[in-house]
Amino acid sequence: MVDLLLQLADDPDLDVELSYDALRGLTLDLMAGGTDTAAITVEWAISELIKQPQLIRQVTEELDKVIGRERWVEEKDIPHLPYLDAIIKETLRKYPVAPLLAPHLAMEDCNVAGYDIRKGTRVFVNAWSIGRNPSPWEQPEEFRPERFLGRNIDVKGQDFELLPFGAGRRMCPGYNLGLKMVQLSMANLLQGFNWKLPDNAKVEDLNMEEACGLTLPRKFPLVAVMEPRLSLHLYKT
Ligand code: HEM
Repeated sequence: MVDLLLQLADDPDLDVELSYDALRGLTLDLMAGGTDTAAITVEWAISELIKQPQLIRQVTEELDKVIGRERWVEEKDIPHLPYLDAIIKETLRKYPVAPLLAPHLAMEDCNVAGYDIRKGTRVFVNAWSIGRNPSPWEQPEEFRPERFLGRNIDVKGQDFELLPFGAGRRMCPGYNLGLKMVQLSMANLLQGFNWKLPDNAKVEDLNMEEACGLTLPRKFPLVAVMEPRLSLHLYKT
């Protein structure tokens, strides 16, 4: 990608000039935005699932039915996995990777939902508290993927009760890739492995504290044991 950008920067016919500073910023943005985000989401999802083994049973039933046990999940399978989709939405509701999104700046005076916002105000959108608000979300502290089944709520910035990628023209430009990375990793991690806590640790003792910051990782990394659940030849490279 860097090669391609450097070639573009040297192209004299480009409509918008790409300076080396812009390239450096762009590359840094993509690395920062594109690495931790999907991993944090997958770690929260697996943690919640380990706490509720019946959810793992339900999603692996779906995976077995749609894919079987003789191959790994592929991108084309993802639209046929509604329960997995519900698990991922529920994870992004409860644990939005960027809890306050990115800081925004009002470019002109405006009024949002009755609040006057002056030009130049720095605005933070608290996606974390929207996701825990009991008005749109019944029992928001509970991890219940079923709440998304049969409901037309998406994460693409059109449904304001669920904004894990933001909305509008500053919304995450990598949302499509990010979502696909989470979907495919989750599908294969659940299809390919049984999950449990080590040394007979109890699920009720699994610490679910969040670390506060620009992003929302687990305070303590998840330690879990994975066992293969597919035919063994599939694990050979
Ligand atoms: C699960 C995965 C991801 C989540 C949850 C996520 C979430 C977000 C959020 C909430 C924002 C701020 C949006 C706003 O303030 O309205 C953002 C911005 C951004 N994201 Fe992502 N992201 C993910 C994956 C990615 C990937 C894979 C890339 C790039 C390869 C990426 C690149 C960026 C960049 C460059 C920005 C800044 C955009 C700007 O300021 O205009 N993100 N992301």
